[in-house]
Amino acid sequence: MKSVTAQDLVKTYGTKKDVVTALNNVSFEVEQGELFGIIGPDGAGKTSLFRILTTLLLADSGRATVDNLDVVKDLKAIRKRVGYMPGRFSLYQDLTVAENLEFFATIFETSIQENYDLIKDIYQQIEPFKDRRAGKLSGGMKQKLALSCALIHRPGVLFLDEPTTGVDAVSRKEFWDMLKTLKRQGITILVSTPYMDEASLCDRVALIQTGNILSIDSPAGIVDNFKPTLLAVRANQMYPLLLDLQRYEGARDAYAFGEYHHLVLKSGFNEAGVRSYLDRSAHEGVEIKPSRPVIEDCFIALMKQPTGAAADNHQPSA
Ligand SMILES: Nc1ncnc2c1ncn2[C@@H]1O[C@H](COP(=O)(O)OP(=O)(O)OP(=O)(O)O)[C@@H](O)[C@H]1O
Repeated sequence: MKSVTAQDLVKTYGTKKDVVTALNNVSFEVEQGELFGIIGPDGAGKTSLFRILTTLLLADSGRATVDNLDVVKDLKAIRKRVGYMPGRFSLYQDLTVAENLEFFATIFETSIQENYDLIKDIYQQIEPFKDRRAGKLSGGMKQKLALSCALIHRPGVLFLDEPTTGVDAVSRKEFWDMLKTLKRQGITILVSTPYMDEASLCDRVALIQTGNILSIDSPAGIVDNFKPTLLAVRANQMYPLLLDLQRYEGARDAYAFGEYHHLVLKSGFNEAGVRSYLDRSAHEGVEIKPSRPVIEDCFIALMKQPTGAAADNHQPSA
């Protein structure tokens, strides 16, 4: 069963003279119980999309449903069924941890006790601080409280907008573990993130850039679709090396990637060719090795495809 559908959603801001297209014909479907990632950099359109799906913003055109309810016509029913954790901290800073949770339970006409089993594992981690004002919590604790508040009315669909932005690596890991537990309880989860490494934690992901969906697939499927030869290359002087790699006739693309540069080859070129090309230059300490693409490589490659080609990568849901 489809839990969320978006069909040709368009959202623009501003006037005709100065128009920003936040979403450009965005379409996708999320199955019930799926953990679906919307992955893209700042300004890609993630927040606009989530606000439309949670009935807080109207699209210019297109259609969307949540639990088979229309986001425009059935907004009240949808609001009861979704949990939304906005990107920016949404809690009441002057209320304590416990008061925040009570507040969200009350506006959804429920009680903490009624749904405690759902939030127990998460809330227990912040319960020792239940009398502390939310504004005085650490980033990771705020995130857990915000998630508890978004869950307190037992939503069927959870929308999490960049929940791990600005959170330390340990808290990020803990957060994704919590999402896996929630998924096991049958909750459909849509989560947006600018962190490409979080893609592998989702069942499927949509890669989004300036309002266009570049690809929708499982993380493994996205990586499998990356066909060219990818090499990791380093030398003592990394910046001149990058410039030379970008000038190489066999380079489809070359970019800095951690301790190495990634070199994507055009068809017909190979590692030996790169080696002899670099041998003709003054680089010292050259190391070249085949590399397995990760989501970030795929994202970079898709971003550079013509828009039509990117649209061809849309895949129906599983
Ligand atoms: N109220 C607004 N008025 C004008 N432009 C806006 C408005 N809200 C968003 N935008 C623009 O729409 C585009 C998409 O923004 P959106 O916030 O949806 O993306 P995002 O992926 O969530 O990025 P971020 O994480 O930076 O918020 C951006 O270019 C943004 O500047």
